Amino acid sequence: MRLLIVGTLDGQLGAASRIAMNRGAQVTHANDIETALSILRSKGADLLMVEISVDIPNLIPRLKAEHFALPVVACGIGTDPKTAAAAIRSGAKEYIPLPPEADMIAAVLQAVAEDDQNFIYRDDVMKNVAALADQVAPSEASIMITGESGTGKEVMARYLHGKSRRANLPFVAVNCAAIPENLLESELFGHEKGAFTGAVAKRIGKFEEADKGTLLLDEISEMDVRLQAKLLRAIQERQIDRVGGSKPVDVDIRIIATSNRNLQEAVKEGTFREDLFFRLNVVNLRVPPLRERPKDIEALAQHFSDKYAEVNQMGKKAITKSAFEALTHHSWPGNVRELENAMHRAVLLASGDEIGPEAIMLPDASGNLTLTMGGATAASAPEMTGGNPANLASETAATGAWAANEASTASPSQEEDAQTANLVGRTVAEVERDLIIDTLKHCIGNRTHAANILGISIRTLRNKLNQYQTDGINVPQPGEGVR
Ligand SMILES: Nc1ncnc2c1ncn2[C@@H]1O[C@H](COP(=O)(O)OP(=O)(O)OP(=O)(O)O)[C@@H](O)[C@H]1O
Repeated sequence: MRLLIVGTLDGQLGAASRIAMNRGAQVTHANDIETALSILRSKGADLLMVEISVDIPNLIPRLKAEHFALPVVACGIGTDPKTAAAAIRSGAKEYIPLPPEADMIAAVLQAVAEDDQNFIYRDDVMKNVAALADQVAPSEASIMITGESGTGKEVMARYLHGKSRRANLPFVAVNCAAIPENLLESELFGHEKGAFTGAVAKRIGKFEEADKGTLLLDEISEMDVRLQAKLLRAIQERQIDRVGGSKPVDVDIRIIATSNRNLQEAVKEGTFREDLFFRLNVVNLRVPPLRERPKDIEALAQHFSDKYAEVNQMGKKAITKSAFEALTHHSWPGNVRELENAMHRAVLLASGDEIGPEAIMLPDASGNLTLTMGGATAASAPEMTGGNPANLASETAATGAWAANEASTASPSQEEDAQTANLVGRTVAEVERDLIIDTLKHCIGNRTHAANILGISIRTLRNKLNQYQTDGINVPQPGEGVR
């Protein structure tokens, strides 16, 4: 784990560094944003710990502009929720109060490491894929991982790296589809200062950053044919040329590539080089769609439910049998990513210490959120309907399924019935509105996070919020709400 600390941490830099190093992290330090960016350009890092007085709202877009995809954790004196909320609003993943507590820092480092490591499976289909992965991981062979979007190809790549001889060396991922074509070359191979407009400083590319470790080329099918030629040369000769550079640089990396398109088809169509395909496809691992591994649905649902209960500081919730049935009946076109979102929503929706079918909302064919009850689709979300906002608000307070948990002596199935009964008589638009507002509160008003959890686009979310505001409903603003 490479930790880069930015700022002096209010005099706590030494203490925080020692704690992190004792936990096995390699720590570097930058006083300001410019130095931090220059370290990222020359060495890279896995986690940024940034003092609150550093201009985080300025840092985050600069990281994005240079495609540094790494988590940022803010640190500051005290536990004022407003400070923490402001840091998270500007894009930090967590807020750590100073002086640093060993346990807190250890927990953050572990969470980042775990994000890298969690590979959950229980189904025999996936056990076979994992067995093949275990067999090929220690070799130096290039591996091509194929599978539909959201099946866990990147998770599999990290698993392979973790089981390889390079496990303690860098794992660097590049999403070839997410980076504009004209920038991908310098992203991969780096550039010299002044190589092109905007190349204000020398920067190493992902190949050099991953030196001695593993480089994941995600969505390789999206790479332009001209760049494919340069990639082939880098793999064959184990040398790269920085853009604008005058001499080649040696690199020692193992390549893992992923694709959710059929690359053999792409070869036939002439959009993917055959020689590169053979170089990368020494071993092919196909990650099956989630619908083909029902036992994984159960294991992953419980895993995500525990994860999001912890993230939202709630007690862990067991998933009822009928909720499992609803989950296993769904076809999961978005695979594990869709299940993760559904379980995050379910944790927020479930009112007791169990997740019943009433908490499972799945998108229907047109993308609207749909309530499932007892494994069957109960109603599909319509467009906003009118209604008296004041009445609706008081009705929600009185009967909403997500009101404060009440102590209950009812059996789990009675509780489920009671929760479902609470929904009966309300329109789906009302239920949807409460879900949206509640989710927004949990995300302290962050629209992007809320839209992700809800499984709707940010544009749809904004339109709905505008409508609620027009209807006189109080919509949480960024920084408002519970977490
Ligand atoms: N077996 C698994 N165990 C735990 N989490 C998983 C597993 N598979 C996928 N996930 C989670 O599901 C989400 C999607 O996984 P991932 O990004 O690896 O999919 P992908 O196939 O690479 O998707 P895409 O093709 O869209 O890039 C991630 O949040 C990941 O952590």
